[in-house]
Amino acid sequence: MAGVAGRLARLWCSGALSSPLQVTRFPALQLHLCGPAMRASQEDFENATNQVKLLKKDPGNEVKLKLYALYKQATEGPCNVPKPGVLDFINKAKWDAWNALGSLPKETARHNYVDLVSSLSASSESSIQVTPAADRKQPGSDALVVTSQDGITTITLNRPDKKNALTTQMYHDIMLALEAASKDDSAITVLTGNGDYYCSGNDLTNFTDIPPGGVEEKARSGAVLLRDFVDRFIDFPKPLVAVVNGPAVGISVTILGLFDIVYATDRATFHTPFSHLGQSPEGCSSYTFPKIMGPSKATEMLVFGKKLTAREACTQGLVTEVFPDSTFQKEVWVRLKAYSKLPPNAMRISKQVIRNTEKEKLHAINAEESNILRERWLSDECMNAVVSFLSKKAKL
Ligand SMILES: CCCCCCCCCCC/C=C/C(=O)SCCNC(=O)CCNC(=O)[C@H](O)C(C)(C)COP(=O)(O)OP(=O)(O)OC[C@H]1O[C@@H](n2cnc3c(N)ncnc32)[C@H](O)[C@@H]1OP(=O)(O)O
Repeated sequence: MAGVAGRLARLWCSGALSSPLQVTRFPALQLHLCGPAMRASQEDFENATNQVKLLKKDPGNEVKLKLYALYKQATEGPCNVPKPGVLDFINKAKWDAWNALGSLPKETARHNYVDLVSSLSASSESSIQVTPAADRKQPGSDALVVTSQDGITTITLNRPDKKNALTTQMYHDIMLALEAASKDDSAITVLTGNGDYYCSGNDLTNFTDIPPGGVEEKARSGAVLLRDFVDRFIDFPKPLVAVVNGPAVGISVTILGLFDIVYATDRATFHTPFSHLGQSPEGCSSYTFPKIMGPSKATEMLVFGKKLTAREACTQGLVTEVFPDSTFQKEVWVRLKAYSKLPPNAMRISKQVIRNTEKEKLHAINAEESNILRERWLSDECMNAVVSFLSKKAKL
């Protein structure tokens, strides 16, 4: 074991493993608006800074410079830093863009920023609903964006460059977001992904940051994190909907058995390659999958790693409904907005009547799965599979 973990550590130190990519903000610069400056509230501005992270298409360098300078003008006022040297090309371009705004008032810059982001969001058909000013900004981070509108709190996995793989921090952020959503005034909570993937499961670089206590401590703390994470889904009190916008892998698939509705684009696939990875089922799937699809279909997925298409997953009961990718977002959100208008207490109580009969059993299953995985994570089978992936030798 130590040999394999040592290989992981050497891989990590050699730089062969890239650190998790942070989603970068591109704050903005803009044209002078003629006539009286419209007002954009601070909330509008904050929401816009969130929305810009969710743009599906890169708006290009020119627009990004515009975004950068408007953001600086709105938050700091006229350009107030020394001009970079001619060889410092990127910072000089940013300085020029900001300086070009001159004495544009902060509130005008703020309004122009919000305007530009709204136009970019509309044109790029951002995968996330545009959040009007009246709605609130929710807890989240760059890799997790939480918005709330029309009675729906949406938790969006936002690491499209890494197929929305879940970092340790994201597990914690999702738990915080679910905690907040359980208490806010929304009627329904949605989990979805930004980009072409819903989620590629556990970020395998999570195995590389070995704490002082060594791999045994890593496995212990990982099992605690996993158990706490899945408990939040078992106990979540409101209707919980998965909007599966693309392929789903690993834990993002297994916890679907704890959702109330699973809507999927026909582009989605559902893959639980646990044996391939030297691991074992989690998310209560060792119980929910046989219950949902029968023991043999569950074994094909969880033991043999059979990847399901969206339609196969729907036939087997894991997915509620499959939509054509071209109309997926539109159809799903129209439906969810209608559902969110139903009496929230009745929905919450009805969900609890359904879930309460199994809650105790689900917690016990989760505890057992987490204990088994704690051992699996220490096995050579698991570490060899992780090393193969991280050294770019193998993908699923
Ligand atoms: C003891 C540690 C415990 C820590 C925490 C415990 C808490 C919870 C544990 C829960 C248990 C969960 C289990 C699982 O989820 S098992 C499934 C894990 N996921 C995978 O094995 C998928 C790995 N990824 C792939 O096989 C491919 O990336 C994929 C088929 C998904 C897509 O292939 P494609 O060719 O389309 O795209 P790329 O491979 O080029 O991906 C783009 C970049 O994204 C990176 N990436 C993608 N998925 C992951 C991932 N899961 N972990 C880390 N990085 C991922 C990929 O490396 C590319 O990065 P670069 O651009 O830098 O090369």
